[in-house]
Amino acid sequence: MAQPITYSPAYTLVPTYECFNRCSYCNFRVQPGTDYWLTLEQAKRKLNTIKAIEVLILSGEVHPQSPRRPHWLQRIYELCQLAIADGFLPHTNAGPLSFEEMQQLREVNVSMGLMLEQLTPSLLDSVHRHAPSKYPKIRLQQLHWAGQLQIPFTTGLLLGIGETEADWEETLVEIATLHQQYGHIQEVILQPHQPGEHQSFTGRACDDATLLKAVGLARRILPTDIIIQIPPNLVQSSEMLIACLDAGARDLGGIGPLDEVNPTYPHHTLKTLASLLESHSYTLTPRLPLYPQYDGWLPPTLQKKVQPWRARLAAVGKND
Ligand SMILES: O=c1nc2n(C[C@H](O)[C@H](O)[C@H](O)CO)c3cc(O)ccc3cc-2c(=O)[nH]1
Ligand SMILES: C[C@H]1O[C@@H](n2cnc3c(N)ncnc32)[C@H](O)[C@@H]1O
Ligand code: MET
Ligand code: SF4
Repeated sequence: MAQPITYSPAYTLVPTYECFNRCSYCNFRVQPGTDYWLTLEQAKRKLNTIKAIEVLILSGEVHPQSPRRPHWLQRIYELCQLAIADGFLPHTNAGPLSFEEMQQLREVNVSMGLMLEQLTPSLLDSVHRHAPSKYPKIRLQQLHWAGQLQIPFTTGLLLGIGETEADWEETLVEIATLHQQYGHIQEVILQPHQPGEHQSFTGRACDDATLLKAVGLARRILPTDIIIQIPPNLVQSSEMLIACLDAGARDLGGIGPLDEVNPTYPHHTLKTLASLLESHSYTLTPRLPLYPQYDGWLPPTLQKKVQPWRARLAAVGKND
């Protein structure tokens, strides 16, 4: 039987592009005060037009001490509620949250995420010089809290931002250790840095050969129940995409109309991806934003929303 390669049929909602961090590779952020926040009415209109399972809530960040922070969190909470009411399954990555904020969002998310990027503190002198949220200790704390709160979690490494291969290893070993402690890391994204139109970082793109090497290393270091995810629109050639699958990547992440982080790199159509995979004995297969072994971690109200989707995917699978 062909090896399934999963993806999440997803639509991204952006509560705000404003962000108090200035990661120099970012093409997403705008200066605080220059952006209107997404209203519930606008979000509702968008959700009415889409076909997806996951709603990915991806946000710029309001400073933890800002008086606007509670309002920002409330808006994210309500966007998740809206997505659930419309039958979608939310996954939020809004940067580092306090324990209480995570506890709150846990009620309305089937999984959550935060990239570790890289643990090496050396990046605080370069790409993360003006990004207090990217302190490795803050991000690690977040992953511990997610474990304590039993939140199915997605994390990952951003590759090609000035780190070394030894840095990859350190970050991957730490993820493996966290997972041994809590069992909550469902997938690890290996995200190759790709330059966009707004960033100030002048480093080159992370090339395919580098990504392939990282996939191999991750597969050797991470426990086998952690799925390795790579974004197909950021891989430069189809041969290399297949090589990454051969090296152990098993998931293509959220695929939807627009990659909000890297809008200059459109996704291939599902048809193109499916036929490419088919010709190499892989089968493109939709999945939910949480893996089945975590269903029991969810509040009962969310479990009820997940069950019909599981049934639908199972029925589709049987028709193949
Ligand atoms: O379409 C995207 N999805 C991104 N996703 C979503 C991801 O592809 C899927 O939604 C998750 O796999 C949900 O299971 C992220 C999720 C995270 O938790 C952390 C970072 C990312 C980054 C991206 C991204 O750059 N583009
Ligand atoms: C949401 C995630 O998107 C990633 N991210 C941010 N900017 C870029 C870029 N230019 N290329 C690739 N990934 C990027 C970071 O890893 C962040 O955590
Ligand atoms: N601001 C968050 C982070 O960097 C998520 C969106 S990044 C485009 O972690
Ligand atoms: S990558 Fe995330 S934290 Fe960094 S500037 Fe962009 S939106 Fe803000």
